[in-house]
Amino acid sequence: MTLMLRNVTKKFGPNLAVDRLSLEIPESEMFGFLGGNGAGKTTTFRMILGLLDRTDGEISWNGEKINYDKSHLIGYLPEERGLYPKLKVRDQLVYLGKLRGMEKQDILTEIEYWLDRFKVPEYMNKRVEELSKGNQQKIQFISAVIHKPKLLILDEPFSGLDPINVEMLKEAVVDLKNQGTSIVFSSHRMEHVEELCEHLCILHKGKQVVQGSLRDIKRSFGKKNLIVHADMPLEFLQDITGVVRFKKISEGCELQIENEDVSQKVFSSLQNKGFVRKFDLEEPSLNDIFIEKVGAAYE
Ligand SMILES: Nc1ncnc2c1ncn2[C@@H]1O[C@H](COP(=O)(O)OP(=O)(O)OP(=O)(O)O)[C@@H](O)[C@H]1O
Repeated sequence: MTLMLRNVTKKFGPNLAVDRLSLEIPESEMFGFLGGNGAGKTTTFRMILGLLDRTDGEISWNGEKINYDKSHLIGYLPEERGLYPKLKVRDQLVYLGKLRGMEKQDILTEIEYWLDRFKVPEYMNKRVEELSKGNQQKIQFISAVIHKPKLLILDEPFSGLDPINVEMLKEAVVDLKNQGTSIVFSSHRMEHVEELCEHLCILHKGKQVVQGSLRDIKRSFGKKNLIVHADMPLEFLQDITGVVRFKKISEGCELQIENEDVSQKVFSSLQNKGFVRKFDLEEPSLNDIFIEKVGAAYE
């Protein structure tokens, strides 16, 4: 059950929105799709969903062309949320579940399960317009998963949610993954991708600039972060060869260094100068990698 994209390309007139994108997303995988505004994430999702024609390339599921008549295969949480404001939550979800070929009783069982899980059973008979934006998003998420899709595409699933609801949704997504669903999600929030995804891709102007496992991406980046907490001025550290970034923080400083060896030089230079409370060598964050690959303009 693998989703495969091979050289997928989309042009809007002369504008190349997605440029020869190739990906492989196996079963039970959570795949992070990163990119700045206009990078081509939503366009790629729409092509996977069959909502947009490709200019070129192939998309397959389990080695075959996706059959869009079997609409129960895919679940989609679009970036623009689109529920009917006047409909009650129950009627809305029953309608959408039926579109996915489900029986009414199965739909009601699923609605009860999800509303309980999201701790909002009282929403069953409320009109969508009576709910806050974040709570409408929970309902939209339920509509994307009610039919137990094998492939779940989530466009910015956590945007607009408070921290408690982000955690609740994350847990739901992880459970679905553990039950075998392949999940692709886009996000501007690096820490969510860092926490949830083993594999990811960074798109920039339609092109894939980074792809692979989070671990390999971090290792191959080369640069590391060094955290120093000390009772002395630390500005002199930025003059050490191999220190590429210096950031002062209240307890000391954070350095980005070219490679691990530079940490030795930093360590030696601190000797006999004062009391060092912390000296930690860390992997670069996904944020560091994103900024370098895509450019500071994103931030
Ligand atoms: N229907 C369309 N007609 C013309 N150009 C389009 C259309 N849809 C998207 N584009 C262009 O394709 C490019 C990719 O847009 P897309 O919406 O896929 O980016 P995105 O990565 O989802 O961005 P964001 O994070 O801002 O949602 C942009 O340059 C956009 O202007």
